[in-house]
Formats: sequence, C-alpha cells, structure tokens
Amino acid sequence: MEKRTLHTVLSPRLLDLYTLSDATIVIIDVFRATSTIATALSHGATAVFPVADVEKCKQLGAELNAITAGERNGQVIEGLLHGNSPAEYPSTFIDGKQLVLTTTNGTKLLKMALDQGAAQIITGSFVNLGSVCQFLEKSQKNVILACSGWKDRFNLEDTLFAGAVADQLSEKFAMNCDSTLMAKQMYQLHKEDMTNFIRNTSHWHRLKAFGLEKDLEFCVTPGAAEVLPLYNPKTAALTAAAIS
Ligand SMILES: O=C(O)[C@H](CS(=O)(=O)O)OP(=O)(O)O
Repeated sequence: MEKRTLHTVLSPRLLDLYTLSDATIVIIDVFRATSTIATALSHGATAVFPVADVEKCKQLGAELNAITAGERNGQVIEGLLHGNSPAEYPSTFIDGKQLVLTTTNGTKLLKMALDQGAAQIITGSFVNLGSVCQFLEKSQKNVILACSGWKDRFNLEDTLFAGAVADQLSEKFAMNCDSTLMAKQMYQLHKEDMTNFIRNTSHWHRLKAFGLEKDLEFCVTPGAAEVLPLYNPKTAALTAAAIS
C-alpha cells in the first residue's frame, strides 16, 4: 500500500500551493493560540470557537453566553475580558464553559484553511504533541502541517513543532517535501535544548516585552496539555476528540 504524504507549509501565504481537500490540516501556532486552545480543552472547556475577527467574537460570545477572549499583537483586545494566555484557563475557571477566541495569527490561519476546502482540521502545539502524532498515525488522510508564522512571515517555533511531528512520524508517511526535511533536521539538532533555542526567536522577544516568559516556557513543554482539538464544521467549534 502506498504511504500517505506529509507536507509542511511554512507561512499562511503558501497555503494555497497545497491540496487540502484530502488532508488533515494541523494548524500550528505555538506562541500562543494553539497552546491556549489545547490548555482550555484539556482543562474541561466544552468547546473553543476560533473566529478571525473581533466583532464576530463579541457577537458569538453574547449569543452563546460564552467566555470571549482575544488579542492582537500580544495584548488583550479592548472590550474582551480575557486574552490568549494558557495561564488564564485553569480548570477552576474554564471547566464546563465555552470559549470564543480570536488571535493575530492562529485563528486567522484556521479560517483560511476552512475557506480553502480543508478536509479535516486539528490544532497542535508542543503541549499536545503526543495526541497530535497518535491521531495522525491512525487517521487515513494525508497530512499538512500548517505553520501560522507571524503576520505571514516564517517563524522558528511553529517550524520546530512541525519538525517534532515529522520526526515522530517519519516511518509512517512519505515526506517528499524540503520544508518538512528542514523542519525535521532543525528539531533533531535542537530537541535537547528547545527552551534555549526558542529564546532566540523574534516572537519570544516580542512577547517577553509583555512579561510573558512563563507562558512561552509552558508553550514549549511537550505533553503539558494532552488533548486532541478537532474542528467540527457543523458547530464551527474545536472540541476534545477521542483518538481511536
Ligand atoms: O498572543 C500571542 O501569543 C500572539 C501574539 S502576536 O500577535 O503574534 O505578537 O498571537 P497568536 O495569534 O497566538 O500568534
């Protein structure tokens, strides 16, 4: 039997070069949207509604009586009470609640993948690396690892995560893709020292200026929030899915 394929998309601007209609798309935004989504779901949120704009966030939040959260450029948006920090979503706060979330990069890319006909969408970050790999191994689809980057620019932390997934799944998929090969080699070079490596990134410096270093360390902790956030097009929400 032919192996399934796995490709890595290094920037949202490159997404339309890939076929999404037969693939599971893994939306990756390590700092911090997809780390926050995994954290909220692993702490008992019943659903996370990713939305691309602020008005939609407020409107849907009011309709659902849900928690509304969002940031632009690392800061909480005026009019919303919560931000994009995983530390804001302990189970004592989020258990049993719905969250509507809008962020600079991650929720925007998820919407792009939907508009471009993605067959299936999940979200991934180091905190749920194990669940993502387990799910992709079992699913019948090709895989696209889609890096959110920063405002369409390449970033290291999302690419590093793509490399971690490629490293774990290298026997299972055909990876005839130079961006995947590069990501995998970068991960293999730095996996023993990820926190130090990631401290050099532009995103780290940007968010550190807001006092978010603890968040950033959490976001590169493998397995800190193991859950599989799967997007349901009927409800337009991500929920924690069973991996069977
Ligand atoms: O809130 C975040 O961590 C980032 C910040 S920035 O706007 O990219 O500086 O947003 P995200 O959409 O999670 O990348």
